[in-house]
Amino acid sequence: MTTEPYALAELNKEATIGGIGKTVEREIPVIDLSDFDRRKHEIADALWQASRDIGFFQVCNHGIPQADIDAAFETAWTFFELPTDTKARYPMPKGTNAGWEYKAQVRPSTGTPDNKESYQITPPNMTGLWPSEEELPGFKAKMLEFERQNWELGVRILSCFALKMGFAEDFFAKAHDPNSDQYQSTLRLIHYMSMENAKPDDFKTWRAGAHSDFDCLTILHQKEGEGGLQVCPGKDAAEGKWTDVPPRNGYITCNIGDMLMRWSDDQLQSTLHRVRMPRADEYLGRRLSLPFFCQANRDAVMRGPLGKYPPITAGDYLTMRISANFAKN
Ligand SMILES: O=C(O)CCC(=O)C(=O)O
Ligand SMILES: [Fe+2]
Repeated sequence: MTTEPYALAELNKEATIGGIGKTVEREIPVIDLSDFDRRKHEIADALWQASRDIGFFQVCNHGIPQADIDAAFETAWTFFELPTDTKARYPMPKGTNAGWEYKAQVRPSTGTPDNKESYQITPPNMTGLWPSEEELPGFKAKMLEFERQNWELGVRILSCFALKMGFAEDFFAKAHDPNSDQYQSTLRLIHYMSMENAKPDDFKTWRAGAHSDFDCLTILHQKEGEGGLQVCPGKDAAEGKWTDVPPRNGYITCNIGDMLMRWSDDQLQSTLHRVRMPRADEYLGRRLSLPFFCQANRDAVMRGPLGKYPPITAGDYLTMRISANFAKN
């Protein structure tokens, strides 16, 4: 672990909140996206309010069929079931968000690796990183299809933030243009290992240590019954007050990341969250999640409507964030 102070304020904040803290109940706003075009202004107001107050919300009637989400989880699992030496042919190159990693993500908040393996899909950067058709028939096509469904939902939600920030409604769709080689939004498949035969000491670590996301917006697919996500809104970070967000079919959990926080001149909150270990009385089996990170294209310039920060490209911004999160190897 590096001993240097982190370059960005977000990381210094993250480095102080690795403790267990306490659990409090709070309401996570639910926002209904039905009849989107007609209700857009009302939906935008609700999204803005939720993102200012807590930075986390759940959407329903979001347009991605549950059957497609279930199928994406099944396809993701076929990847994790591959033999280790097959997965190891597709390693995540250092400093990128593409390919497979095993217990490599060290959070500044904990200094220990998350107890998980993951496979990241950033479409322009996947050369040599897709499992072959013999190893996993149809995997690439299915995952790219799911990636596109998430992109569409992501830019729909982001169009509401554009409206509230005084930008053109397609501003963030352009900033996340998937046809550009500068595209860097990422679909991540995560497998948190089963704790069924784990030793007591293993329960002292985290499935995912406390962190905020780097991106503009995260669309986090989770499976009902596979809980553990906790959030800690900004004003409660010092006291370490965490709230469980149980997954529910039909609802997708979303959160604001650091990129949109900065882009909105800190009007919106990127909120700390983590995935805790199950308690002895809870489901101890493996846990899967499928976050999609809407990260603006590398060449998109982040310039907030209030001009609070100097402009920076999303590429430069992200490079700083990623380099602080992975073991130096
Ligand atoms: O697995 C989860 O529920 C959360 C994952 C997460 O926060 C992340 O990968 O950034
Ligand atoms: Fe996260």
